[in-house]
Amino acid sequence: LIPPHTRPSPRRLHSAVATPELTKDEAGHLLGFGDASHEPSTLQQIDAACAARADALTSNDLQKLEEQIKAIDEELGPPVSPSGNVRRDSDGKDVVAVAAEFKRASPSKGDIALDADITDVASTYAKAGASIISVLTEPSKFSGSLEDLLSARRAAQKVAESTGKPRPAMLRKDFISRESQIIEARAYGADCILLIVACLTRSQLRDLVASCKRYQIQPLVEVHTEEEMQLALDTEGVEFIGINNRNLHSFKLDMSTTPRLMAAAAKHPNYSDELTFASLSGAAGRSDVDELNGSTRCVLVGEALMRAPDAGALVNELRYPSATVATKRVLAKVCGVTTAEDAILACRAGADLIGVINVAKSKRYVDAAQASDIVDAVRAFGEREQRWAPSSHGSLDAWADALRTATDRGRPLVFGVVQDQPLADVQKFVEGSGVDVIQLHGSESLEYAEALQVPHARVLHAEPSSDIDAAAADLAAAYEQVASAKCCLVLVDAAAAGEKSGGLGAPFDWRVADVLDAKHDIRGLVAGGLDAERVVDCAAAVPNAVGFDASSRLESETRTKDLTRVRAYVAAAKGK
Ligand SMILES: O=P(O)(O)OC[C@@H](O)[C@@H](O)c1c[nH]c2ccccc12
Repeated sequence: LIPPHTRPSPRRLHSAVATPELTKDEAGHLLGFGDASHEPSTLQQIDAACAARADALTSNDLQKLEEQIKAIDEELGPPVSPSGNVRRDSDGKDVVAVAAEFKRASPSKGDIALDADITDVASTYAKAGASIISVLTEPSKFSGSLEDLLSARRAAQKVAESTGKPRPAMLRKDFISRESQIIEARAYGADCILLIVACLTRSQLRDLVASCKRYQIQPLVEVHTEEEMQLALDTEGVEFIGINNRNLHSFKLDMSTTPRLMAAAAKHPNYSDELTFASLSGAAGRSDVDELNGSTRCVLVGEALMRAPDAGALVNELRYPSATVATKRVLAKVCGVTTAEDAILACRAGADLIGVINVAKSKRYVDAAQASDIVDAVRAFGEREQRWAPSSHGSLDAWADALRTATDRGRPLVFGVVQDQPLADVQKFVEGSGVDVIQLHGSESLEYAEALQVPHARVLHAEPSSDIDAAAADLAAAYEQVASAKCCLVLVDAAAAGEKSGGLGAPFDWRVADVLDAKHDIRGLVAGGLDAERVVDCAAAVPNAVGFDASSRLESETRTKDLTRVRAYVAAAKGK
């Protein structure tokens, strides 16, 4: 152990990247290698701080940890094999093993679930059949701790004992470059630790893998580039490799990283069937797993599970092919959002569609600049770089599928609501705001709608009527007039007496929307005075609704959304 006063500062530690004595073979893969003026990335700073904390452990501390390992083994039994669990729980084709992650916060996303309870979450993951439970233990950027790891192990073990199923393996997710951190991991119940190749020299990786073996811990070796994959496979004793779709220096997510690196791995002389691979980061639903096409046996998921209203159900969805998940996903739209903060609040609550209103007389009016802030925030949340650019679809049902797919991984779209405004103004609004879809709330013509540079949504106004069938027929006829391959969605909303204003906060007779589905084959969102309570009845009345739209009843005061109400509404809309 290095005495405290000679310990290098975090800043200095990273100039190690540039030290001349390190050869290119040893350290050429490290960001900034050979560049004396290199400024450490966030990853390198976090890693250096973790190393400094590890170096501060005294031999006394380490001795206590060694004793704790004995106590833990006595209390909870020996470690299990993480890659063994993965291989047992996956079939190498369709069924993947899930590594479910507990993560309160992250440097790329900020707060995710600060008040999440580790025991609850770990029990849920264990009950749902996670093969591995990953626990972020880094304190400063991820708000984690070693205590979380141990609590998770205890919770998972309890579930295993009561169900008679094998327990998930525990992964310590941290920035590990010292043997002492491996000892800590083991003393707090880990079966597995993460070794990030982007943070380690070739010999550090080799030595740490060897330390793991001594402590009966399996390393999950994380790579993000072909070069790092090469290095991982060069290293003796590596059995379990994680391909991170996120670049930890830039935080950029690229889901094609996994198939690309798997192809690179297959060419390495040490590649064999005995190796187990996992895809890390960015997955949020089964469609992501489908895209992996069986290239890895395991998918590691954090954020999406931490945000899911029902994490256990999501573990199952991820594990099994979509065909076994029969129901179509319900879309929840939160309309009348006026600030970026409220937009994020709605995204976090699980909204798929965010509406901004560019209608001058609306209480919730926003101009193009305000709308643009909202679009930026929603895009950042969903890591979407550009406006949605779908191809045209011939039917509303095909469009609904396209909307489900586009918003599938917690990547909401923004709808800009307009009403009988000059076309040129709306085109300018589309340009200035970046909205994905224009929602037409007035009597805009077919030509007008088709002249827009983005797909549009149509609002059908249900007039109060005692004749449900006639009312539905009227709506169908009105839609016929303006049906277009660029219309991606219809919304059935209440009409004000004689005026098509929307945003009335009042429901209409929902049976009209049901008849519209049954007799006229038109399905869309149902809007008008919805909130958490009403949406349950509405969903029962319109079982084939594509989704629901709500605005005024989700507010704490005009123009401001209320988190509790938005959450309750989205969860209820989705039948949770
Ligand atoms: O929340 P996501 O996008 O599902 O990602 C989980 C996990 O892959 C990510 O947390 C992660 C991958 N590698 C890391 C290294 C350190 C900290 C965190 C990570």
